[in-house]
Amino acid sequence: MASCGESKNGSELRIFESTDELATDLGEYIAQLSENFVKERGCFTVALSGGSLISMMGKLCEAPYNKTVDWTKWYVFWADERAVAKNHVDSNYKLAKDAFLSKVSILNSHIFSINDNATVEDAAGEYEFAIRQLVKVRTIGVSERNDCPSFDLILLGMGPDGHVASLFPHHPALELTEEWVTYITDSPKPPPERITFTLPVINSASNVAIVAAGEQKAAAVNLAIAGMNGSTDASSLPARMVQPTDGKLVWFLDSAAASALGVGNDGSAEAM
Ligand SMILES: O=C(O)[C@H](O)[C@@H](O)[C@H](O)[C@H](O)COP(=O)(O)O
Repeated sequence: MASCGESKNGSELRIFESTDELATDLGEYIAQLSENFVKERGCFTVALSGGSLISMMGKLCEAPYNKTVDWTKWYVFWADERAVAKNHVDSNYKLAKDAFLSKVSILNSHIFSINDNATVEDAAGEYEFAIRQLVKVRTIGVSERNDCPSFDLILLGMGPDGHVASLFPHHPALELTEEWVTYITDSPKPPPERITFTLPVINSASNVAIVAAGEQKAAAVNLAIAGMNGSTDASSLPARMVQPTDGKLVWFLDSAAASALGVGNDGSAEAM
């Protein structure tokens, strides 16, 4: 690891020389959480996003993790999905299926993909209903503060505009407090129709990881971690609104994405 540190708001920063090193550590981090939660709760609930994150999870399909991780205890969800057919090139399900899910032995009945045969509104409602059933039986944990689902791990990418999941800057979806899942029809990143976890769900997770690589993410990473000036509206940068209430946030960055942050000689991140 090139360096690690802690931000002012308590999130952990892991910064790597290359995306390969990042992927190695990300694999180990996920495998370790899986082991801990399987021991503690008998299962591991993890929500995926789309984008480059999925290819960076590739190490999990290789030795030793392909054999050592207890895949049958995994329950897989999506923090966001694009409203397209499951075999469409834009589908986050297809992305994860091709690069990850088809290569490890997760049970099909534990994969909670979003219905691609319904309207985006109905699919969001059905997805939230499915999550509610799993919260009732405590397959998914529950936050004691607000009765929200508490996923063991939510994995997020971040766009150059600071969006996470399908929560985009200044979008009204950022203000939702009651819904667990919502839909949007005006995503600035195509395709326009998407389903997404809301901030209360993301912030109720036990662990959230934000994975960002590449120079085009550097400005948003800096604003999200090192801060914006007082007059800036938080909703201009959704990644900054990711602040798990009782859980832990870890940033996985390559050196290009971290290039606008000041990192001290001792490895601590100065600008935070
Ligand atoms: O479905 C999506 O579009 C995503 O879930 C989205 O939030 C993604 O994770 C970021 O846009 C980062 O994507 P990259 O890592 O590919 O830049």
